[in-house]
Amino acid sequence: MEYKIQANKLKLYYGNVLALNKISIQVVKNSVLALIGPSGCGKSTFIKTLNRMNDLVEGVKIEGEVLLDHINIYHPDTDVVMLRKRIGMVFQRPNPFPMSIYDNVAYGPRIHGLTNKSALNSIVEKSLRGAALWDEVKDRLHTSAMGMSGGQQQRLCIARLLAVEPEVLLMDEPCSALDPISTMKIEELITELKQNYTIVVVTHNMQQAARVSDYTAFFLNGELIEHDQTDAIFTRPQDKRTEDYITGRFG
Ligand SMILES: Nc1ncnc2c1ncn2[C@@H]1O[C@H](COP(=O)(O)OP(=O)(O)OP(=O)(O)O)[C@@H](O)[C@H]1O
Repeated sequence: MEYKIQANKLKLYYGNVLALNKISIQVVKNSVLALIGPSGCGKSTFIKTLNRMNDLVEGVKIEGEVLLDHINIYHPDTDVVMLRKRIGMVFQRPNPFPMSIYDNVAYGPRIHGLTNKSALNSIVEKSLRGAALWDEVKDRLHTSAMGMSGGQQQRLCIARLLAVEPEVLLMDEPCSALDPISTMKIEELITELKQNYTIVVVTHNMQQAARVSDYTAFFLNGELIEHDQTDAIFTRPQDKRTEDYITGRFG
């Protein structure tokens, strides 16, 4: 089994407050890992440590390491821009740029220096196809992304990531602002994307975790309580607290 990401004894403080306590976990390449746990347990904080998004938050202190392909991303020599190209992220609310659908997807490749029109065209098409959006938007590529539905906007945000050829996709509650049909489309997309990408997804929805993920990690009060194959977590949790959470007894 090949690990794409490994966190080793990762600790994160917001000022004096310990938000992640010695998290050690591995993410298997080309798998989907779901992060579950009650509000405030550290899921978002943890997922953001995987591409150093917390670096942007004042007063954050991080100890331990996160390895991407066995190299510590917290090493001072890490090129953070390149890291975020390799590990992209989508958020709870879709956040397309106020520009055309085409320009949203072409944005990343252009930033990275690509100007050739036909190369851009083909990246835009490939990325929109990869995000299961091409057929819906191919005749309106030059209209504003702001006119799309929420579900389409979220898939556009995924297409925008795919355009820079990432290796890992981080998704922080990607369906929380979406209706059930759009949610189903994103879930199907996650299942397709894992053939080519390693995916970590935060979700409050137990059914969603059970449907889309291969592995599930249960967090509580900044600690990783249990991490296993998803069917094991949902059918025979080892820790009482995991069982209480997944059966809806708290959170
Ligand atoms: N920027 C910040 N500054 C200080 N404390 C923070 C900050 N962000 C999060 N926290 C605290 O860290 C803890 C973990 O928060 P986090 O957002 O990671 O939890 P979560 O499990 O993702 O919650 P939710 O499911 O509600 O999104 C909480 O106690 C939260 O109040």
